[in-house]
Amino acid sequence: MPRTHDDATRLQFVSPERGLHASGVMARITAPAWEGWQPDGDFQHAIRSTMELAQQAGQQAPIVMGAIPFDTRQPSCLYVPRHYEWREPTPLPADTGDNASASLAEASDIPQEAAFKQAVRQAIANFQHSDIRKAVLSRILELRLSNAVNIDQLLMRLRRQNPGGYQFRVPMADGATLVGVSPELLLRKEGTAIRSNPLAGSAKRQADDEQDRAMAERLLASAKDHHEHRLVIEEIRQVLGPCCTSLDIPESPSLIGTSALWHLSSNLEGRIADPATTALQLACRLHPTPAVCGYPTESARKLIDLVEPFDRGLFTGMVGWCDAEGNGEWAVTIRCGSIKHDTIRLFAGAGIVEASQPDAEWAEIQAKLGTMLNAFGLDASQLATHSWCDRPADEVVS
Ligand SMILES: C=C(O[C@@H]1C=C(C(=O)O)C=C[C@H]1O)C(=O)O
Repeated sequence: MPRTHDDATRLQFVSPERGLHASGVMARITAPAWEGWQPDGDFQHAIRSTMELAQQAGQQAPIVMGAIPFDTRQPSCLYVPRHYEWREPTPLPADTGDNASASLAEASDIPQEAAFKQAVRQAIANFQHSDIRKAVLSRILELRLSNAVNIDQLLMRLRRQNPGGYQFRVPMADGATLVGVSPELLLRKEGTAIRSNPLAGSAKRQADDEQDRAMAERLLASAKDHHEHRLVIEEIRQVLGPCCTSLDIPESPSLIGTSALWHLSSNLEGRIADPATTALQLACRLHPTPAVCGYPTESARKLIDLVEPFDRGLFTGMVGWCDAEGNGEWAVTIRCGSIKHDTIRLFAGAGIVEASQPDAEWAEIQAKLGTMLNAFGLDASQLATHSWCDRPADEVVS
C-alpha cells in the first residue's frame, strides 16, 4: 500500500487475528442501512453496485469498510478504499509514555450525573407500565484539549488496553475521525462459518488482585447481570437460529476482561444455511442487539429516544468490513470517541434492567469511559477539576 499522510482517508480495522489498513477513497456509501439485510433492498443494492464499479475500475477484490450508525435510518459512513492491505498483528512496542498525557482545556457532560441517574429511574418506572425489560442508556463526554491528538499513538495505547479487542479508525462525514477499541464482536463470517461474541453485564476492574478477582466472581454470580445477558442471547438466538444449519450457544456466559472492565461474554458459533448471505446482511439483521438498545428492541428504542438527550450518531452502531464474497467482520461501536482537531467526544452506555441501581450504572459508564480516557492519559479525577456544563439537547449534533 503506498504511504499516504492524508489522515482524512485512512481507515483501519484490526482484530486479534489480523489488521485491515486502508487509504484513499474510491467511493463513499451513504445509503442508510435501514432493513439492510434485505438482499433486494436499497442498501444492499448500493453496496453491490459500488463493489461492481470498483471492479470495473480495475480493483480485483474490492472491500467495503467503515461504520453504520445506531439509527440505521441515518446515512451510513462506508467506503470502498483505493488501497488496502492485511497485516499480521505485530508485537506492541514498549510504552515510552511519550506525549501520553493530554492537556485538558474544557469538559462537558451530556447529560450530567444527576440527569443520567434520573433517566435510569425514569426507565425503571417505565418498565412497570410497559413490556420493556431492558434499555441501554448512555452519556457523552465532550473534551477540549489544549494540544492536538496523535491518532496513531492513541490507537497504539488503545490496543495496549485491550489486545483482544477490535480497534478501528474511520473518517466521518463532518471531518472528525471515529477511533476506538471495541471488545464486542457483532458478527464475523468466513465462508459459511459465523461467530458472534455479545457482551452484557459489566464490573469495573480493581487495582488490587484479590479485589479484582472478587469483583469478577461477584459478576459471574450476579442474577441481575445474567438476566441482562440472557435477554441479549435469546434475541440473537431468535435472529440467527433460522438462518443457520447449526448454532452453538454456551449454556451460560463466561468472563472476559479488558483493562477497565469485566464482562459477561458468550461466544456463539454456527454455520449459515445460505452461503450467499453476506456478513453485512447478517450484521444488519442483528443490529441493534439488546446489548446496546434493549428488549424488546422497538419499545426500548422509543424509550431511548425519550430519555437520551443526544443523537448517538455512529456510537453503538457497527464498524468493520465486508468483501465481495460476503466475508466480513463487524464489531459493536463502543469504547470509542470522535476526534476533530482538539475536540473529542467520548461515549459510554449501560444496560438498565428493573434491578439496576442509578449509582452503580453511573459508576459503570464512568469505568467504560476509562478506556478512552486512559489512552489520552486522562482520568476521571482530573476531569472533576474542570468546569462542567450541561448543554440543551438541541445544541448537540453527532
Ligand atoms: C454500551 C456499552 O456497552 C455495552 C453494555 C454492556 C453492559 O451493559 O454491561 C456491556 C457491553 C456492551 O454491550 C458501552 O461500552 O458504551
